[in-house]
Amino acid sequence: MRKKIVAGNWKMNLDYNEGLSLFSEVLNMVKDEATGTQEVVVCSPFIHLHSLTHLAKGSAKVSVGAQNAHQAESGAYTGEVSAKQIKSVGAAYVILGHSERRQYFGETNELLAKKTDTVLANDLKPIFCIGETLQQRESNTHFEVIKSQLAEGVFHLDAAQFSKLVIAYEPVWAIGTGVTATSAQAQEIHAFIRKEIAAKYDQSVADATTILYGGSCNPKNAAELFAQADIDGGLIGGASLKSRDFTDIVKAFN
Ligand SMILES: O=C(CO)COP(=O)(O)O
Repeated sequence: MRKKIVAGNWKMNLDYNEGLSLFSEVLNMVKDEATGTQEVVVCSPFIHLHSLTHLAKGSAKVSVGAQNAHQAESGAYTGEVSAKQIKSVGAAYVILGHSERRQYFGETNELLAKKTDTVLANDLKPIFCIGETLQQRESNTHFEVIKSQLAEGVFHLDAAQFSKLVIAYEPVWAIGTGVTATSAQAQEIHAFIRKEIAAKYDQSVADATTILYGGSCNPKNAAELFAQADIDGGLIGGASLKSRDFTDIVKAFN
């Protein structure tokens, strides 16, 4: 059956030392927790990656990921970081298609399809983010938006490649706003995503895909969200910057 994952997305927060302290606390705190969460992933800025993978070496449960990767293997792209470089420091995951990348850096489904290929070619697992804006939800086009994000971003993959993905549903209106999707709203979209995957591949691929919820997930609402049939964990922004809150979310699975 599919893996239950809680992932933190630190975004552009924490200096080097702050990141190391937070990660060490998280490692210690999740070590002994009895929880249904099978894997904890921390997606840090690039500057932390190497040190975090080093710290995580002894941990069976905690992995490290990046928040973006360039679509090219290498080359004259000043300021960018490649999937191969991310792999070389021991990271396991890369977030792709976060709404902040789509919004502020103009990342399109077409570009994200290329990034997905490059990340997979380097033996890293994409956490592929999709989700509608408030305007799209209010105009009742959210199902179509999700459908095309999947179709254009990742459905070019064959079933074996697709099986390496984690999907994250993050409604843009819930990110950093304190407004969480209700568990019913989130479950409705997660079930829709799984149905789309089953239609494209087959039911066994759909049943094996981890689909995370992200958007103002916190220790208070995590248990109810994670109890939904098609919600397999969370992608946590703000609350991942506090070791106690993040660990409480990790514990929310039972
Ligand atoms: O964007 C997110 C995770 O990728 C969610 O952010 P918040 O948890 O801060 O709403």
